[in-house]
Amino acid sequence: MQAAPVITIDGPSGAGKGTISAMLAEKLGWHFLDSGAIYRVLAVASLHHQIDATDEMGLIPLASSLDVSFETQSDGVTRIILEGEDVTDSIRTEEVGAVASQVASLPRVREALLRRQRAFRDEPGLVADGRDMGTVVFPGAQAKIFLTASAEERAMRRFNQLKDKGLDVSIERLLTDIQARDERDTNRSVAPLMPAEDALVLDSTHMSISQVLEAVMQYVQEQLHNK
Ligand SMILES: Nc1ncnc2c1ncn2[C@@H]1O[C@H](COP(=O)(O)OP(=O)(O)O)[C@@H](O)[C@H]1O
Ligand SMILES: Nc1ccn([C@@H]2O[C@H](COP(=O)(O)OP(=O)(O)O)[C@@H](O)[C@H]2O)c(=O)n1
Repeated sequence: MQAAPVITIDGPSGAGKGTISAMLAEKLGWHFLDSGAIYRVLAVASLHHQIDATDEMGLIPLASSLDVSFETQSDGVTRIILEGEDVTDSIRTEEVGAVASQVASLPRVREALLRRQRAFRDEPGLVADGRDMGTVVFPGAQAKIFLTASAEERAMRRFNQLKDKGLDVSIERLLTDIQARDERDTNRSVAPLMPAEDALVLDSTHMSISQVLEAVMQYVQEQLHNK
């Protein structure tokens, strides 16, 4: 039997991957993998267990046995539970994002998380959001999208998102953080942030969410039809 189809959406922080992936999964009635959340949860677990974000040997067992569950409630909201604690909101800070990108640069930590990510592939299909979904985790995906936007636009989007949540942040600081994370994610030796050879590269700097969704839907329909 053939494995369930996969659509991958990779790209840098704030490009709109999570927004578009969730909308696409909902439209298609497919499952959704937010792989960045797994790296963020590991980052929080490393802080809980006082394991340094550069300590690869210490992080491998933690990554292999990470006690995390994604629980979708009746209202459709998915809560993320780490070791019995609801970390859905606390993993979303830029500080946790920075530690996530540090632990994510360690090759054997990434390897330890591979099986967990691939287990999300299930009928009728999966939309997977991350950095290496199309290049490493699901190289045979039916449709691959690399969604990007200028760093300034991404910092502005993040700024508005955090402001809506009532958080007080500086746009300059967000831009510096985003650039530092881009740099680390792009230059790491394993599974660096880059488009798969067969990905559609979409620059959303001057596109609205609905324009991006429409372009992605059109591309996905073509790809699913052709394969
Ligand atoms: N094309 C777009 N135009 C304007 N805002 C956008 C666009 N795409 C996403 N956003 C907003 O930008 C913020 C970051 O999007 P998100 O999906 O979390 O990005 P990512 O998952 O790539 O980090 C969200 O508040 C989202 O609503
Ligand atoms: N497939 C993935 C997903 C995330 N990550 C890492 O995890 C960090 C947080 O990912 P995220 O997708 O939650 O970040 P945002 O795009 O939401 O800011 C990234 O900066 C990457 O370093 C990764 O290496 N590979």
